[in-house]
Amino acid sequence: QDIQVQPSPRQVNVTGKSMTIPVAFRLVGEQEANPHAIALLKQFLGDRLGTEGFPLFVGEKGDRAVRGAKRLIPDHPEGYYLSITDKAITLAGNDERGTYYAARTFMQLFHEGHLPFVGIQDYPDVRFRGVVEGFYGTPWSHEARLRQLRFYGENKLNTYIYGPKDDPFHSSPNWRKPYPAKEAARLAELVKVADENEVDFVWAIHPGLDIRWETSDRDSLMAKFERMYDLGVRSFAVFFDDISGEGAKADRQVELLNYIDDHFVQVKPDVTPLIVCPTEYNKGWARPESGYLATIGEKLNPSVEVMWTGDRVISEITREGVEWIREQIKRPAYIWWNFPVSDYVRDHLLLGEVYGNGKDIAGSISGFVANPMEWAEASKLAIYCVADYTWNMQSYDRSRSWHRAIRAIIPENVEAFTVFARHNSDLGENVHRFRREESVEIQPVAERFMKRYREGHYDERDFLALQDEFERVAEAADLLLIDRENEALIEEITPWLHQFKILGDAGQEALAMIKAGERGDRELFLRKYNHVKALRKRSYELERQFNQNPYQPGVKTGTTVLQPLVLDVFTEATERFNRQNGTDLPLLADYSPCKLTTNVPQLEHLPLQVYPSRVHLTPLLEVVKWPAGGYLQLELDDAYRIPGTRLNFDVKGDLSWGVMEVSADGETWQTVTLTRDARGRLNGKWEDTPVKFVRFTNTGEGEQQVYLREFYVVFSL
Ligand SMILES: CCCC(=O)N[C@H]1/C(=N/OC(=O)Nc2ccccc2)O[C@H](CO)[C@@H](O)[C@@H]1O
Repeated sequence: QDIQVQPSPRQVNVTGKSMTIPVAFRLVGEQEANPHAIALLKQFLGDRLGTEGFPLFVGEKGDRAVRGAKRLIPDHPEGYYLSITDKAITLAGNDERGTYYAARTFMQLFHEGHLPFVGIQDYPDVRFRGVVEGFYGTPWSHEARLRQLRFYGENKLNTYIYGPKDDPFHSSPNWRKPYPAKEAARLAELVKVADENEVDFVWAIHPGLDIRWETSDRDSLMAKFERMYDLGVRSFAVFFDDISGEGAKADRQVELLNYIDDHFVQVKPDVTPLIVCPTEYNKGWARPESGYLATIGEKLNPSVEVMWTGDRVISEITREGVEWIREQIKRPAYIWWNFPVSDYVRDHLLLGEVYGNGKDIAGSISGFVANPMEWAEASKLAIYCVADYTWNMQSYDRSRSWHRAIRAIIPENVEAFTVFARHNSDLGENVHRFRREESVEIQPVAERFMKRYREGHYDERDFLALQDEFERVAEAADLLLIDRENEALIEEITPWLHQFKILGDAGQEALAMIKAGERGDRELFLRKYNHVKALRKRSYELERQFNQNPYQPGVKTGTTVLQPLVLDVFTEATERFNRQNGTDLPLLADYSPCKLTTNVPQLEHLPLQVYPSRVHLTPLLEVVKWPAGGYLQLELDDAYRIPGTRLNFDVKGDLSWGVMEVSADGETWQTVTLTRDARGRLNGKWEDTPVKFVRFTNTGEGEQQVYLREFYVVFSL
């Protein structure tokens, strides 16, 4: 009898026997038990509930209904005892939340139409567990937040911290102002639904950018907290992250925080401990000589929780790391884990397993909240695993949890979503240098295949395994695109599903090029060759259409193993074909919207950096000798409105010897006026007509010497 309960319970005693589910239950203890637990049971049992029927005892330690179980209830916050026998069912909490969690576990035991006879004693490792909506980017919608709170109730997460960077009433300049009526009503609804799901709704304020250390701002902050309290908020946080200047001073921050603690949190009967996000919130940025953390450790009221992201902004949480910070701040740290947040790799989805954090840190931390992606539904995969990890660390199994998460989130398409998630988990190169595993199972096959293919004797079984994987990729994309059970999730990931379908097709066709080449079937080879090039172009166009943002626009999928494999197979097969047939088919399957032509020798092989909406020439360090009549031309794949070009040849004199021109057809050209800006860069402007060509020519008499510091063209559809 494998009892599947999420999160994994601490102590489960099964007898191996079970009973069919009673047709009727009699609830005992309704008056005293946690009303949210009672409401949940009533809603779940529906018309099975009656005055007769199988006894179901519910209550907290000390309540009459569960007095017989008193000794069996774990003496831990949110702990509970659950028993099912052939005589009765008991759901006994160590506190109100424990009773609620007993009810949640009881509900999960109802599967396959019977109830196992079981005794469970359970409680969480980490006191505060959940999510901090603390990312840059589009804040979650109201509906997404409501779905999140219900998901936290189901997974025994007890904390949701509201701190979206882009909410002006959370941060500057309007943190002093009350929410307008509409937003206030929504927040009140979130608080209500959070309560029903036994989740602390923590409202965070981010005053650091413009706070003044005087009573007027202190009073403004207190007044704002009072307003939020009136809306039902009972948990509060102050964020001092990502600020500098006056706002970053430790003793000022501590003075304010202690004041809030003494005059607000401690005087109101039902407010949870105040949480602060410090300015030095990770070890990489901590400067012992600043004394910041020491001040926090010594002077901040012990009842205030202090957040910490680990050794770096984005990092795995280790025992050594949490012991270090605990020593500094003289209390267990409240972990803000920056995963699966993707606001610094917005073209990637992070759907992989939750791993890398120590299983021995429970005793050294007070809280663990995950900072998610702006894609709320897609973030549930990692959130589910964090719920399992923070509830029962020792028994956490990263793969088991991840598979269960997929089953919980999209039960009708587990197989397809598993394929999709396997290949959408790494971040690619990024500023934080944080990476995750991706395509783990197929990676060794791909590596071995490419090596042997290049050596001229690949194993047919590897070929078939890769072909099968690409088929599964294509199938998964189509199955998920028509999935209707979790439409919010599909809507979030649709751009990536389209990209995934293209990847699956391109992989199969690139492999088909190998077979066609081996058979000497030129016609078939050329068909497959052209199909892959077309797929790469479609992939590029998709990148320009979806997920446009100023940071990492576009839609990346399978970037660590599958995409490179497609390109490698394509290039190798084409090289062989060219050798066998004396052709010179271009090798690069990677579509580029921009072609460079020039008669300046040093610029002939200049690589282009192509982004979805601009093209950069790679700067050259050495001086460029630009002969009279020398030109550099960029040809785009289509006529685009070009808001502007920028070039910096770093020449001392004027640029009267050169002229920049644009054209829509390569025939008629229009001269561009170049204006020099303060930094000596030349910005080209012309009337707003779509162009396909941009060129720069040395129309002077003699050779010029320039430094190609910067030359880029911005174009938008
Ligand atoms: C206690 C954690 C505070 C935090 O992580 N703040 C932001 C955060 N800050 O990290 C930075 O690197 N911030 C930063 C870097 C340079 C200059 C100013 C801020 O990173 C996350 C991932 O991008 C964001 O989602 C967070 O909102």
